[in-house]
Amino acid sequence: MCGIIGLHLRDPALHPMLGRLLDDMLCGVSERGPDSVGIAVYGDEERNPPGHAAVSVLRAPGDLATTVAGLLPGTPAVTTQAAGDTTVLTAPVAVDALIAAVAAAAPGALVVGSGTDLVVYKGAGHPQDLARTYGLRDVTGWQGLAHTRMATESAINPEGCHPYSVGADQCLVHNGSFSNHATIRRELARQGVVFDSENDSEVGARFVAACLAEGDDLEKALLRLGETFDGFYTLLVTTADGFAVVRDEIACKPAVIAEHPRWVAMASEFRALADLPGIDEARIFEPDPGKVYTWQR
Ligand SMILES: NC(=O)CC[C@H](N)C(=O)O
Repeated sequence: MCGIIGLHLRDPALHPMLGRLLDDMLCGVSERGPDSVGIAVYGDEERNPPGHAAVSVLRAPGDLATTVAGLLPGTPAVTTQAAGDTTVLTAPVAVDALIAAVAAAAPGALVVGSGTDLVVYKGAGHPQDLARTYGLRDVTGWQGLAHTRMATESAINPEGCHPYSVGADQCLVHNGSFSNHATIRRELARQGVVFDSENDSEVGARFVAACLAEGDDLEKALLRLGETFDGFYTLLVTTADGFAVVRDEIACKPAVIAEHPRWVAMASEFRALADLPGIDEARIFEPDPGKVYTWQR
């Protein structure tokens, strides 16, 4: 199983409601993945203020903000927000500088999300309990997604949660399993790619990140993924301005897309979309096998 929800808001009047809409959607997929949940939010100006980078960290030591500030030029103000297993650090510096400072300050910590617009939360436990821990209903912004996990390929722990956010403002969530991920992992590792987990979906995320870094757009990157990976998948991939959905060539895993003038949404099951405002006027369809659907901000 595993459950996916994603919401891309076209109408800024809905931005203050993003968290409430996501939380209601999450209820519809919680039982597809009771092991753990990950949530990603784009455009919440309280959690990731304009002009700042945010880095989401697992296994963060208590004094991380002070140590990180001391390592950054000019000792800028570094804020921390702890939510369950995830600690979010923000600072008015470049994303790479904040990641490097976290790595130097806490070698045992793991960065699981980063960007100038993005905040990621991950944890093991029931999705609805963790949604409360993350304050999901209070979230604002223009785009968000969540993944409820029933593990197939690696341990049930926060590291195994989706989204895999392995490039600035990028996220990938996956329902399914890749059968040749070990081979692709070895090829990417030979090219210098470093992995954080044993999870198959991380390999997909690292592959997409490498394609985007080579200059592919989201559609091209996901078509290349389809040519390279064997197995089953529904994927939702998001970037600083994009939202993309793709299913494998035999559409083994479920997905429903709803498109409305005010928003675009996808979920593993329709019931997660049923309470969206204006759902009765939305164009609702199952994505065709192997076809990449993308939307830009
Ligand atoms: N049930 C699923 O879709 C699992 C997704 C992925 N293979 C994982 O183990 O995390």
